[in-house]
Amino acid sequence: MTQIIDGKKISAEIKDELKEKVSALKAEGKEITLAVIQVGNDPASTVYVGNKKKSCAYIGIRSLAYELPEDTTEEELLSLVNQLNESRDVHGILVQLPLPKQINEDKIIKAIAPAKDVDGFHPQSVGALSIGQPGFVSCTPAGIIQLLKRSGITIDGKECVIVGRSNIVGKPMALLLLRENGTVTVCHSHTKNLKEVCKRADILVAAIGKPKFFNHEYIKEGAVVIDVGIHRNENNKLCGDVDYDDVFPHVSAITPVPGGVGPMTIAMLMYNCVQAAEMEI
Ligand SMILES: Nc1nc(=O)c2c([nH]1)NC[C@@H]1CN(c3ccc(C(=O)N[C@@H](CCC(=O)O)C(=O)O)cc3)C=[N+]21
Ligand SMILES: [Mg+2]
Repeated sequence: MTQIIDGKKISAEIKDELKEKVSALKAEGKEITLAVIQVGNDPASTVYVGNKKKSCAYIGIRSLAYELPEDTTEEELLSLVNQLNESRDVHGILVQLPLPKQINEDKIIKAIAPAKDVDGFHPQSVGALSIGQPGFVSCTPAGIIQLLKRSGITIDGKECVIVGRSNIVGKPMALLLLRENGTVTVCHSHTKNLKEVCKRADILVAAIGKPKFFNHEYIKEGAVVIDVGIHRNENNKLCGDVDYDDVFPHVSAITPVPGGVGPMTIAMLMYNCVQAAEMEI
């Protein structure tokens, strides 16, 4: 029997836990605020930002939306980030990526105060994670750890193979699985014999960015498959990096798309916002 890892349900559980915590904080007089900045109006970004605002409303976090025009300059965005860094009323700052080409993303990420870096993208947050010190953790990989733990899947001692080495998913995923005592391999575009390497995995994290790339030839019988991909076809139907129907009979557990990793990313963003507010004196 294949277990479908229900990201929608698990994210709802986490959000309910956070909702309780937020009302307790409110009773002490603390109102949590997340500032969300979107530059331009990429339709996918608008969907994700909308989901973030909805989750904030559900949990009781105040969200401040900044919708800036596509032709915003780097200086203008930096000045908004600095203003939010200094605001005592703002606990978390999220700058939705990707940014238009005239803006250097690294420069913006570096400008966010690490104490408000709820995305966990700042070099200080990444550095802290890599040496096991407290700090914000990138939401997608943090959400994947929660999916595994709350589905009763052990990581300790397992062969974990990650396909993709982005700063936002692949690299922090490797560090988190390592922290849980997994044996971690990270694959990328130069990896030789990708199928063979993937076939070693007890836990496969697919983050290659190609629709339905992974079929059963990449899967060891009984593996756990986590699909980070999100692609939209002509008919607006979503799919992941994994050919779900093809691998389904071969796996012990798998995340669907939609309803797998995506909702967890948002739940962990909410978690980080609560952390940001709790850490503040
Ligand atoms: N600064 C920043 N932080 C991010 O965390 C960030 C970002 N930029 N840029 C884009 C990616 C992508 N991302 C997703 C969030 C929610 C879903 C999500 O809710 N997915 C739903 C489906 C949503 C739909 O219908 O499209 C699901 O998989 O079930 C997906 C992807 C956050 N990102
Ligand atoms: Mg996703």
